[in-house]
Amino acid sequence: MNHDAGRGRIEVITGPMFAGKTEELMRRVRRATIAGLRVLVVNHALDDRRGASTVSSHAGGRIPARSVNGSADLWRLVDGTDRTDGPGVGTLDLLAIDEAQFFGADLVPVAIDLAGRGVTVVVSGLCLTFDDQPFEPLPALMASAESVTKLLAVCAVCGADAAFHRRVDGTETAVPVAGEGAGAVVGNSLVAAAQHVGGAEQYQARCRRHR
Ligand SMILES: Nc1ncnc2c1ncn2[C@@H]1O[C@H](COP(=O)(O)OP(=O)(O)O)[C@@H](O)[C@H]1O
Ligand SMILES: Cc1cn([C@H]2C[C@H](O)[C@@H](COP(=O)(O)O)O2)c(=O)[nH]c1=O
Ligand SMILES: [Zn+2]
Repeated sequence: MNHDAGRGRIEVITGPMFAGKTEELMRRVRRATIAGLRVLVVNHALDDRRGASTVSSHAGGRIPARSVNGSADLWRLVDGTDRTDGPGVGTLDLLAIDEAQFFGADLVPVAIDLAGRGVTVVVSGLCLTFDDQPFEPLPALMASAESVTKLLAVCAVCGADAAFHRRVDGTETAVPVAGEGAGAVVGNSLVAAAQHVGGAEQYQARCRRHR
C-alpha cells in the first residue's frame, strides 16, 4: 500500500469576497511551514492587485507566492517538468492555491491528480460570481474535496452574515440579467477577466436581503 498517496487530500476554502478566505489559507500555510512540511503557494497572474508574487488579504497580510497563468502553467510548475523552476510533486507536501476561480475548470483534474499522489491541495476561491452564478471550478472542487470551509463576510448594508457580493462601481445595473448588451459592459461573469479584478472600490459583501 502507498501510504504517501493516502495522505493526499483536497481542502476547499470558499465564500464571498471579504469573508477571510485568504487569511484562512495563509493560516494553513503558516501551520504547515511550522510543521516542517514542504509548501508551495500559488496565485493567478490575473490577481495583480498587490504585485504578482504575493498572496495578500484585504486586511494587509501577505505571503510570497508563485504567480502562474493558469492550470497548465501550474501543472508544469508543480510537476517539475520545467526543472529549473518546479519543485516536483515528490518534493511537495502542501500546495496552496489562492483565487482559484481564475483557473477555470482545468484546475479540477490537476487538484485530483496531485491529491492522488499524496499532496494536500488547499484551494481558496469564490464559489459565486457577482451575478450569483455558480463559479467553477469551486463547486466541482467542493464535490471532490475531503474538507470544505465556507466562510461568510459582513454585509456592507446591514451588518448581517454575507454569503454574496455585489459590484458597486457603477456597473451593477449593467449586470447581464435583463438588458440587451448589458454583458458588454461587465463581460461574462463566468469568464475570468482583468476587468473583474478588484477590491473594495469595486465590490461589497452583501447578505441575502441586500444582494
Ligand atoms: N465586509 C467585510 N466583511 C468581513 N471582513 C471584511 C469586510 N470588509 C473588509 N474586511 C476585512 O477583510 C478581511 C478578510 O480578507 P481576506 O482574507 O482577503 O478575504 P477574502 O479572501 O475572502 O476576500 C477581514 O479580516 C477584514 O479585516
Ligand atoms: C465577485 C467576483 C469577483 N471577481 C474578482 C474580484 C477580485 O479580484 C477576486 C476576488 O478576490 P477576493 O480575494 O475573494 O476578495 O475576484 C471576479 O473575477 N468575478 C466575480 O464575479
Ligand atoms: Zn444586509
